[in-house]
Formats: sequence, C-alpha cells, structure tokens
Amino acid sequence: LAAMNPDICRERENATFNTETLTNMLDGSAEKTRRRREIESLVINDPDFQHDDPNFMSRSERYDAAVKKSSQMIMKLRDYGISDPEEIYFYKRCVHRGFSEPLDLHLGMFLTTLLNQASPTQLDTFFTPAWNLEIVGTYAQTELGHGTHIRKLETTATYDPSTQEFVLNCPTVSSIKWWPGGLGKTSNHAIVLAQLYTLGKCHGLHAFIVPIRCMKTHQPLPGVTVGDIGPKFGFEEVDNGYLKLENVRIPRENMLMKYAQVEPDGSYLKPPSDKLTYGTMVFIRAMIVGESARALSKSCTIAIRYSAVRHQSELRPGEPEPQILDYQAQQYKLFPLLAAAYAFTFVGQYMSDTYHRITGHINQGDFSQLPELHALAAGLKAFTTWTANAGIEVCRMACGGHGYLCCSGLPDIYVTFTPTCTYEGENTVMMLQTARFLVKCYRQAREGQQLSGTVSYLNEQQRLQPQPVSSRPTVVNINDLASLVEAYKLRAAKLVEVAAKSLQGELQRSISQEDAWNNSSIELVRASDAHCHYVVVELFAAKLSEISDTAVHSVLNTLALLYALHGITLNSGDFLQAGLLSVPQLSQITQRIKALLVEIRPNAVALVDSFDYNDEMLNSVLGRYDGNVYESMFEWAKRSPLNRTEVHESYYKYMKPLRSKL
Ligand SMILES: CCCCCCCCCCCCCCCCCCCCCC(=O)SCCNC(=O)CCNC(=O)[C@H](O)C(C)(C)COP(=O)(O)OP(=O)(O)OC[C@H]1O[C@@H](n2cnc3c(N)ncnc32)[C@H](O)[C@@H]1OP(=O)(O)O
Ligand SMILES: Cc1cc2nc3c(=O)[nH]c(=O)nc-3n(C[C@H](O)[C@H](O)[C@H](O)COP(=O)(O)OP(=O)(O)OC[C@H]3O[C@@H](n4cnc5c(N)ncnc54)[C@H](O)[C@@H]3O)c2cc1C
Repeated sequence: LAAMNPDICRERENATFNTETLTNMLDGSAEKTRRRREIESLVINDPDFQHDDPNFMSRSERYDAAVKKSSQMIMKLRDYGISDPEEIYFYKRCVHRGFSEPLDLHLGMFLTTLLNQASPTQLDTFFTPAWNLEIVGTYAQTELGHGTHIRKLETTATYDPSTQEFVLNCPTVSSIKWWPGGLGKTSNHAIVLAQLYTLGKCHGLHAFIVPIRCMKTHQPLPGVTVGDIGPKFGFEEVDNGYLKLENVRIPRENMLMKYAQVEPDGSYLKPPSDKLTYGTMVFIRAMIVGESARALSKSCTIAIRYSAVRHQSELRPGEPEPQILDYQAQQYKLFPLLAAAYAFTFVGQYMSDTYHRITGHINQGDFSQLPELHALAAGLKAFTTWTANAGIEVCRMACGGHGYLCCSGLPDIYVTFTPTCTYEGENTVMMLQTARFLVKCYRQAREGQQLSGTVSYLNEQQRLQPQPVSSRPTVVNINDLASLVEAYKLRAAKLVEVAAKSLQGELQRSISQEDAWNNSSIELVRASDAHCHYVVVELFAAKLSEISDTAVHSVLNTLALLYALHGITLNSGDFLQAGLLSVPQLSQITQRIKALLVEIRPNAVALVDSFDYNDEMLNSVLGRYDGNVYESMFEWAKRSPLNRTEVHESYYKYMKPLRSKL
C-alpha cells in the first residue's frame, strides 16, 4: 500500500472540526451513515460488481455490462432484503458508480407511476410482476415533435366499447415516442402517455400500460416498432429508445385509473385534478435537486483534493511551489461551489421531505398544496441543475489539463449530469412555470389574500408598496446571515413585482395575455431565479440553527455566508437597483469574501471528505483519498487500449507503406 500523500495528510490534520460529525449530519444521523456505508460495502466487496473501466469499452459492451449488473442487483436486493426506496437508491448508485443505467426508468418512473396512479386492482395485477422484473417498464411520454408542450402530444388511445379495449396509434412521424430510457432494448412494457378518445370525444393526456415485447421471446409485439435512438453526449449505458404504435390493442384495465376512469360502456369519469397525470414528473424533479448536490459535491471533492496535492508556479521567489489551493483565484473558483454543494444538499433534503409530506396529503384527497409543490419542484430543479452544471465544468478546468482526462472522473460526471437541465422539464420552461405561480400569488396578495409557505413574503408587498425605493433604508448587514436572508427575500419580492408590472404594462398596450407573457419572459425567469435563490439561502440559514456541534456550526456558518455574499456579487445589479445595497457595501462584500476564503482554506479538504465518497464511488484518479495522483494516472494510461501492442497496426497498414513510396 502506497503511503498517503503528505500534503493531503497535513490538510486533514489542520481541520478545525470532526469530519465524521459532519458526515453524520449530512446523512441524517450516525446510524444512517453506518447503514449507508454498510450498503456501499456490500457492493464494493462483491466480486460480481467489480468495475471495469467503461472508458475502454464500446457502447454495446457498456450496455451489456450495465444490464448484467442491474439484473444481479435485483437478485441481490432481494437476497439482502433491501426494500426501502432510499436504500435501494444507495445500492443502485454504488453498483453503477453514479452512471445512469437501463433500469432507471423502470425503478424511478414506471414503478412510481404505478404506485401513484394505478387503482388498487391494477396495483395487484401489475406491481408484483414489475417489482420482480418480469415486467420491465419505461415512461414513454416525449415524442419526436414534442417534449415540453405535452398537451400537444399526438399519440392516441381510442376506446373501443365493442371489445372493451383501447387502440393505440402514433399517427404521424412527429408522434413517434422518442427518448424514453430503457425503451430501446430493455423494456417489455411502457407507460405510454396518450390522448384519450372515448365516445368520439378527446379527454386529453392519460397514462396507459402498453406491452411492447413478447414476455417469452422479447421480440416486439405486432404493431410495435421499437429501437435505440443512437449514441448521445453521454448516457452510454442507457438505451433511450423510439416507439411507434400502430393499432396496438390493450385491455380497458390497462389505463391507469386511480383518478380518471373509462367505464366499460365508454363513459368518462373526470379526475379531481387533471394535473395528477403529471405527478411522476414532480417526483423526479424533486429527486433531481438532490442529484445536483451529489454531482457538485463529487466534482468539488475531486477538484479540491487535487488542488491540495498539485504544486505549480512560484508564489514567492526562491520558495517551493505552493499547492494550487493556496492561490486566491483557485479558492475563488472552488469554495463558492463547495458552499453551493452544501446548500443544495440541504435543499435536496428539504425538497424530498416536502414532496413526501404533500404527497401524503394528496393521497388523503387534499390537493390544496399541489400548486406550490409543483412550483417549488420545477423552480428548484432548474435553479440547482443550472448551477451544478456550470460548476462541474469550473471544477474540471480548475484541474488544468488533467481535468480533461477521463480518469479525472469529471467528464463522466458532466455528461451524465448535464441532461438534468433538459429532461423532466426543460429548465427555462420550468422557471416559467414557477413564475406563473409567483405572479398568481403576487396578485392574490395584492387583493389582500394571506399567503402561506415559501411565498408568504409576497404578503409584505402591500406594506412595501407605497415607499419609494430610495427612501428605504439599506437593510443589509453583510456579516449577519439573517440580514442576508432578508435581502434575498426583498430582492425576490422586487423581481416578482417587476415581472408582474411588465405583464401589466404589456397588457395595457392591449396585447393578448399570451403575448404579454412572452414579452415578459426575461423578467419572469429572473423572478423565479431570485425566488429560488432566496429559498436556498433561507434553507441553508435554517439548517444552521439545527446544528449543536460548535466546530461544525462555525465552519458551515462560514460557508453559508460565502454562499450568500457570493450570490450577491453575481447579482449585484438587482440588489443595487432594489436599494438593498449601497455601492460602498459592494466593495466591503468583496473584502469579506476574501476573508471567508482564508477562513475556509484550512478546512477545504475536510469539508469535501465529509461528503464521504469512497474512491470506488468517486472513480477519479485526481480525487483519490490518498492523494497519490501521478502514480495512478500513469497506471491508468498504460491500460489504454492503444497501448495493447507496442506498435499499433496502423503503422504497418499506412505509415510503413507510405514511407516506402516516398
Ligand atoms: C418508489 C417505488 C419504489 C421503487 C424503488 C425506487 C428506488 C429509487 C430508484 C430511483 C432511481 C432512478 C432515478 C431516476 C432517474 C430518472 C431519469 C429521468 C430521465 C428523464 C425522464 C423524462 O424526461 S420524462 C419526460 C418529462 N417531461 C416533462 O417534464 C415535460 C415538461 N412539460 C410539462 O410538464 C408541461 O407541459 C408544462 C410545461 C408544465 C405545461 O403543462 P400544461 O400545458 O398542461 O399546463 P399550463 O402551463 O397550461 O398550466 C396549467 C396549470 O397546471 C399547473 N401545472 C402544470 N404542471 C403541473 C404539475 N406537474 N403539477 C401540478 N400542477 C401543474 C400549472 O401551474 C397551471 O396552474 P394554474 O392554471 O393554476 O396557473
Ligand atoms: C438523456 C435524456 C433522457 C430522457 N428520458 C426521457 C424519458 O425517459 N421519457 C420521456 O418521455 N422523455 C425523456 N426525455 C425527453 C425530455 O423530457 C425532453 O427532452 C424535455 O422535456 C425537453 O423537451 P424538448 O426536447 O421538446 O425541448 P424543447 O421544448 O423543444 O426545447 C427547446 C428550446 O425551446 C425552449 N422552449 C420550449 N417551450 C418554451 C416555452 N413555452 N417558453 C419558452 N421557451 C420554450 C426551451 O427553453 C429550449 O430552449 C429525455 C431527454 C434526455 C436528454
């Protein structure tokens, strides 16, 4: 065993807090940390899950290896009796080393849609076979022509009362289902989102369970054209697919009927809310917030550990080259991202709790909080994925040339993560959904309605209204987190007002509602962004009040201040315009940020250690716990397929003959 790199050892010795305490806090408790590690070690010590480097494999080999692992995973989960969704998720993530895999849609969306939208009888029929992987399903919503505007999806399901069946059709090229994960080769069923027609009338989008492949031979069923959509930017393990349905008949019982129903005679019973069909998307959006935290915390772990062992350039003449982590510019790149990774971890926990709480109410028949849940999940999904996506790339470049190597782990993190900005609701579109909610709340508040939840600050709008901005005192105390939360809140209130006024202005120019909306999109997206930013800062501050360990509290307080102040500098125009900040304060903030970087510096490595990614999960030569970067990079390069022979065959085929001709 090679010795630990001395630089990284020293970093750990200098930390001012206990990493294990912080890890426990991130997991929820010491017991939860223990259990997560136990599950991870089940995978890591399992010879069936030894990980071949996917960088040296073809796409088909990668798909093959992933299906093999997924099948074994299902067997083992059963053997170990792991059935808690969170624990399944730990196990799964570890098995696939953070890569997306062919069963994601089955586990994440097919089963979830069954659970939330199937009637009790349908659950009896479909859930157990799906749990046992006899039925392997996907979620087939997006079509070639439409991903965002799902009301315009063209696939139809027409009820035939004479046989009590639905007849499914993709009548046009643009109606071919396109993108669903696991559809291309893996699934034998799909939940298909289609326009329901019964007794000559269209009732909009509904979900249907459609068998697409023979349960014995896995051949496509009659009327079904299905396949893989081809190589992508990443997602190599996943067979995202296409699906064309031509007069495919399914029994009436295959329409998911917990809410909307079609009776045997074809009469239609409306659901209590037609947005319940969209429920699975809300679930995944809520989950993606936690994924943003994971992608960013992994990237920070790699970049910060590497920055602690990498030495470059001269800081002071004649002295040894410093660790690159000692450069202020390097700290300024990485520490705000580290702070964001912590912020998003807490936001992810909050989003997951909120989802489960409100879904509990929905299952009891109380739909009152559905709009807020949707607005929150949509906005925070967009806000956190945008930041994390950009942050991964910053981390990669902060590793210099070696960040461009696949063995750094960063390219894979990026290509796996970046589609979260698009899938499950394109980010701009999601921000506009949140804005729709915010503007509605703003109007309600102006009419004197009392708002609750994350938008309750809009109640204060009335109070703030008559005061001209310039006469309001500057509110920010830049050393006080509570004051910063207040500033973010007022900025959000201001930008929601700006958006609402823009809409109003457009409407006064006698433009239609829709055109007014389109002409105000920039303001609307900014309002949502400010709202989400406020929610994140607020949740980070709230988390601090739960921490009893003083050393951990102190270091997280520093991170929270950095997160809040850095966000202000990035959006200083808003804060200045709203009169929340003065110009001299802006340079004080820059000075304060510099001081915070210095404060964080000795704890930087310990702060990424606390995320507790073991090397197998991190899969990065640069982010290794022991810091022995160069040795392992050299070993990795030697395994490159191009190095299998000393002289590559191309030499004999092209170079040598060429030379004899010249
Ligand atoms: C648990 C089981 C145990 C098992 C163990 C499990 C272990 C765990 C293992 C897990 C591992 C797997 C990991 C998962 C990996 C997943 C990978 C995912 C891959 C990606 C998948 C996908 O990519 S899959 C396709 C996603 N595709 C979209 O995402 C379309 C976006 N497009 C729209 O979503 C709509 O098109 C859009 C824009 C809203 C307009 O919809 P629209 O036109 O109908 O609506 P309007 O705009 O007119 O709005 C009308 C009113 O509806 C309100 N509203 C709108 N939506 C609402 C909503 N959802 N809820 C409530 N209310 C809603 C709105 O707020 C308005 O309200 P109001 O009228 O009061 O103002
Ligand atoms: C890796 C991956 C996996 C996927 N898996 C699945 C899956 O399993 N199942 C499934 O059904 N789908 C899946 N999808 C599809 C995904 O859900 C859609 O791509 C996504 O919803 C975006 O829709 P779109 O592609 O139609 O984008 P578009 O809507 O065409 O977006 C293009 C541009 O138009 C803009 N735009 C569109 N509408 C508006 C508007 N109203 N206002 C302002 N701007 C607008 C967008 O902001 C964007 O800039 C997957 C996609 C990817 C990339």
